[in-house]
Amino acid sequence: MHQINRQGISSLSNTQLEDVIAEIEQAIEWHQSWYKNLLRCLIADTPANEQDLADNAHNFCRFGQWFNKLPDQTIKLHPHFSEIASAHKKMHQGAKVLLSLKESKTVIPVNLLDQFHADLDRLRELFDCLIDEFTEVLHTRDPLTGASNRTNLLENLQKEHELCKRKSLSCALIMIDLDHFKQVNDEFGHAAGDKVLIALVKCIKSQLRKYDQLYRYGGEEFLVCLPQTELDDAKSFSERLRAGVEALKIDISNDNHINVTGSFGVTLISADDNIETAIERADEAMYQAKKSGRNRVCVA
Ligand SMILES: Nc1nc2c(ncn2[C@@H]2O[C@H](COP(=O)(O)OP(=O)(O)OP(=O)(O)O)[C@@H](O)[C@H]2O)c(=O)[nH]1
Repeated sequence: MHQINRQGISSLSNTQLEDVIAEIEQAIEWHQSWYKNLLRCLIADTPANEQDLADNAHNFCRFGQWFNKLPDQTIKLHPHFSEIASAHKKMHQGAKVLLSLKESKTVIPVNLLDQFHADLDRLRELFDCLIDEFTEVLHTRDPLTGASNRTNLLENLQKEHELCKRKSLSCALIMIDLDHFKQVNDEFGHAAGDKVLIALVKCIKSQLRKYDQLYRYGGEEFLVCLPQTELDDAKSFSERLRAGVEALKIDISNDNHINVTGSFGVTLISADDNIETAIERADEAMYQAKKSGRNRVCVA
């Protein structure tokens, strides 16, 4: 099975992902009834649909029309989608050849029929694969902030830890918790609080490398995993992040800006650690940062 480039998907919103899934599900259904109709033409000699006999038949079906009108280049240029587009075109062209042979009363060679069915199966496989992958992204992502949720956290960190161990490299964890966040909600409302969380994640993401991981660990608590990172580097990275969060001017309504700060707990996942213990250590370091005045980085 094909794996989709996760980088491409991560820039799509949940709504975009849901829309794509709905469209693909409809495309599957549409092609199923289209296929039944094709068999009626080929076997029971009912009249063929003119559009199915066109060279660009793939542009006329519901999926083809949707795909061609897609405004979003992120989706359209996605590697998996371009594969679907060419499989879809190939399948419709195969159907057109079968229908043309039938129209000219020529016996359809079995290899052409087999090839058509293989192309149809391939298209279905690509549709299914895309739905699975997009659904998984939806299930593993926090809908508010777009950070990963905790579904695969332990499994992913375990994999990262194993990889780093094999290469004798360090892997750092940073627990981040907003300071006095309840006050933000109480004073400016929950919607403003949500904007703060979104701004925080945007700020963190802007500083991550592409192989770093960011999880929403709790309400206003986030966990960052920095693979191949030594403690000193993780500490200075956290310091930069802390300063970046402090400098944020978050627009909560009609040019009403607020500032927030966060407390940071940093630790390394040592070779003989289990992941839960390392997370607890990062959490303890973060609480240490809270106790010693907030808006600071502590290391454990
Ligand atoms: N707006 C919004 N608030 C949330 C969300 N999840 C959790 N919260 C709020 O986060 C606040 C966390 O409050 P506390 O645990 O008391 O922590 P705090 O006020 O940040 O205080 P310290 O952590 O001690 O600095 C609560 O008011 C929760 O309602 C969310 O998704 N959106």
